[in-house]
Amino acid sequence: MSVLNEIIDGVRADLAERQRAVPLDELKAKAERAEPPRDALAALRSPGVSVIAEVKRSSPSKGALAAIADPAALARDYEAGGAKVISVLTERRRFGGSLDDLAAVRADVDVAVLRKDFIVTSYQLWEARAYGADLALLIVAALEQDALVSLVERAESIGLVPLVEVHTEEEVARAIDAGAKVIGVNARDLKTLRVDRGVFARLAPLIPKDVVKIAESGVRGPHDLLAYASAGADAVLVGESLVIGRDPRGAVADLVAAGAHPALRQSG
Ligand SMILES: O=P(O)(O)OC[C@@H](O)[C@@H](O)c1c[nH]c2ccccc12
Repeated sequence: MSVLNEIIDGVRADLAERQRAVPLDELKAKAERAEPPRDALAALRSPGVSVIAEVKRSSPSKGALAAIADPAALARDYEAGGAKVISVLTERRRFGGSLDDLAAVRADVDVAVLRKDFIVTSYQLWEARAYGADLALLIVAALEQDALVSLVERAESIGLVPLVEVHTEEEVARAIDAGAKVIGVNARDLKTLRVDRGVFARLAPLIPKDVVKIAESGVRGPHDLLAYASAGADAVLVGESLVIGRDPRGAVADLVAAGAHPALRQSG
């Protein structure tokens, strides 16, 4: 069994428990009361390479990364460094996240917030909105095509921007068919956890111009951002290198500065 399948089994077990505790009607009512969504698409399309900074405690490949006592404080540092979107891992078993982390972060920043999880049912999209998310990750490798199509539609109807994640050529085609307006190319293969930074440059040319292109994973610093930018990335999603460092605000600011470099503007 692949790592991805193992993770999803755990996600489904946790989900079943939450569904028992909170009926869908109640969850929808909470989502209606939530603060309205922020304009994530405008943030991602703003000039320069947008930085999406991630609140990430652990990962299946590395185990514990950082003891993040105050995720909202970390997110404020990211925002102060110039992050355009904050990503919050909410998966519990392998990433140490929670919906409470999501809500705490959303309450303390002014930028849009992404729920990063393994979403397999619309219940999780309602959760995302109820806890304040403006975007939700949908992983193509985790979903049958009809489920992907209906989750993209449902996300949009709830007011969430779906970030559709791909890792192969075939997944790019499925994301486009599903109507994705924002596609993330993950350098990490979630089935093997191996990172290949060349995947973005191979897949980006297959993605239509009007679709926002995000390079995910493996950004160690400005040089990786510049490589992704020259291959056509509108944004990069960065987790590990920010949470393990001593100065997350400065690290984000360095990425933002690299992404604003005038040499990049001509390539657009
Ligand atoms: O920590 P990194 O290598 O900077 O990667 C961040 C982000 O791309 C990664 O956390 C991620 C991308 N897609 C995912 C899907 C599920 C869980 C995690 C992820």
